[in-house]
Amino acid sequence: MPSGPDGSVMEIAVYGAGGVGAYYGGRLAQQGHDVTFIARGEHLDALRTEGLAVESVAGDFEVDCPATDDPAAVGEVDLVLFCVKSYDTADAAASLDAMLRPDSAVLSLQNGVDNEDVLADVVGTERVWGGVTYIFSTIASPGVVEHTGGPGRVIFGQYHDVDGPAPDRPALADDFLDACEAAAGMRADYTDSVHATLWDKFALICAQAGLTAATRQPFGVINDTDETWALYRRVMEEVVAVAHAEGVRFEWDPVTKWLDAMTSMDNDENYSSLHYDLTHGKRMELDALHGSAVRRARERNVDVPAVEAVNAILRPQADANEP
Ligand SMILES: NC(=O)C1=CN([C@@H]2O[C@H](COP(=O)(O)OP(=O)(O)OC[C@H]3O[C@@H](n4cnc5c(N)ncnc54)[C@H](OP(=O)(O)O)[C@@H]3O)[C@@H](O)[C@H]2O)C=CC1
Ligand SMILES: CC(C)(CO)C(=O)C(=O)O
Repeated sequence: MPSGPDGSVMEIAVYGAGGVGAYYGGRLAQQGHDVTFIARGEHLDALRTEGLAVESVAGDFEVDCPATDDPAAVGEVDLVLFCVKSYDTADAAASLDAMLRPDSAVLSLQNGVDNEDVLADVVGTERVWGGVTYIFSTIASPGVVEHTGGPGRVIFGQYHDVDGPAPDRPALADDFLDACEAAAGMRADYTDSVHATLWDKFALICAQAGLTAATRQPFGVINDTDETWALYRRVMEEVVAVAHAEGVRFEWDPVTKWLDAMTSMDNDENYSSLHYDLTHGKRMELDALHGSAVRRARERNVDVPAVEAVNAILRPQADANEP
């Protein structure tokens, strides 16, 4: 049964129905919400003809949702789950308008700290929710998504200027929280500290994605190798220093939090989406991760030698994987 605030159905478009988008969109559709997938290529063909099959550590499922490559054909929705890779953000954002009412929202679940500003420039800051997600999920084959780990957790909040106060939580956010709470295999939490939440994840992903991709080793090997573990920590420290220089205020210490969390969970075999893309010849988000951290550090005169080194090590492979 659908479970919006009063049993109502949310209208949701998933822009970029890949590993992340199809997983969460599929979970919400499974709960009865009106979900449309925006995808392309063979994956779109399979979604249209066979529906979506999800092989998940939280339970396999199949759903049949409308799927298109034309956002204008979707109609207006309450919420767009924005899940394209960061290098596709600007192109995809340009066609959001047809799906949005004045009170609709666009929730980015992407990695990186640049996406929300790109979205805000196009649709207005008041319609953007910044978000992060913790999951390992990929397109295994056209129409098939494989969720291999991670808690399936989303943290999001109304986007706003980094120097300004957090706006009141929109009513639509409550509807979405209710929808997520009722859905299987996922969990969502709202934050009034959206910038800290985005940079907290950015610090983790620059270390986890950077080191798993650069070494081609899983977390357990990195954690067991003193020199590599020191670099993992150093990357996080440098990214947090850039965040501080940009005016982001944390009510916690991201470095201690992540080093403790990552070593205490069952994480030894885990890599990252960047490692997956590198090893599968797919275009990499390096520019939105370490590239962005280096650019922002330069603008703020922050020294980030470890992030620069990881960026430099991965750059040839990222260039080779460009289409
Ligand atoms: N995968 C994971 O486990 C995690 C990923 N993330 C982040 O989530 C974001 C999404 O990653 P992920 O789900 O892995 O990416 P995927 O590549 O699996 O999914 C994105 C999908 O969007 C499609 N797409 C892009 N642009 C368009 C467009 N204009 N019209 C229609 N379809 C489009 C892509 O098609 P095509 O392949 O043809 O380009 C692809 O199928 C990234 O920022 C990533 O860093 C965060 C946490 C975990
Ligand atoms: C943090 C991590 C590694 C898993 O959620 C991730 O975001 C990714 O693989 O892109």
